Amino acid sequence: MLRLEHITIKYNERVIFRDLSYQFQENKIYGLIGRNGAGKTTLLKTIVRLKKEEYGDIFWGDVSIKNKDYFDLDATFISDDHSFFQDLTMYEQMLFLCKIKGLQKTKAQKKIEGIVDLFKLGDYIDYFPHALSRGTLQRFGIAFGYLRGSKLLLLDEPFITLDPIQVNTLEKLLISQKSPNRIIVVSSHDLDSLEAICDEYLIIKDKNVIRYLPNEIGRSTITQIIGDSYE
Ligand SMILES: Nc1ncnc2c1ncn2[C@@H]1O[C@H](COP(=O)(O)OP(=O)(O)OP(=O)(O)O)[C@@H](O)[C@H]1O
Repeated sequence: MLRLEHITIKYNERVIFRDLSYQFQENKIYGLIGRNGAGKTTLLKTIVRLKKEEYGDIFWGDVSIKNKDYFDLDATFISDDHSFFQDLTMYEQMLFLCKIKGLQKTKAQKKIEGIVDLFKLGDYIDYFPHALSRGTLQRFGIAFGYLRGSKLLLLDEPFITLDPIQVNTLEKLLISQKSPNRIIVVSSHDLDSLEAICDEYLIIKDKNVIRYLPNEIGRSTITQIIGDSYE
């Protein structure tokens, strides 16, 4: 279980979340919904300690992760802001990640092969990042996150730039990644995809979140809640 306890998140004096408490459970996919600028990325970054809250605490199980950093956590944050090494091919970068994780070379090659197959990236593994389209880079970003494999998987706008086939593949993949050891949170404006994969919605309103079950809230109500949160 991941517990946010009374957290307040600010940029300088500007409050993005105030006194937010929430419990995320394993074996669930959460959909984070909110208007542009509501704080979706900020909240995800706070959870994985890429941004630090001003007040409150975050617990993973019984342990506070307030003073931890991203790389201390068994967590993967996937955003569309991919930072790849420009002078390594995509295959070399995957191999490099496996090496950091301590995976032996033949095992790493096998694992990469499986993931490349899954995401249909075989045609692109010898490319350098600058030669890839945005959608293909996004797929590589997700494949890298998948390669890392973590108990906490946070995805920021994962469906953006993907074609409909890849959207479908990713939806299925995320559902297959649900496990009693893993919490998945997906921020997105793509309500169709969220409806297809989520167990719970968290809608950002008034610098806090409101929880809904997907079957108890329709698209028009979601739009109305989001619309009401414009100042
Ligand atoms: N580094 C920063 N410094 C100052 N303000 C920031 C910073 N990053 C984000 N903000 C502000 O915090 C607010 C929340 O931003 P955030 O990126 O979390 O929103 P979002 O819900 O992910 O938006 P979108 O749907 O447009 O991606 C915005 O008003 C944004 O301008």
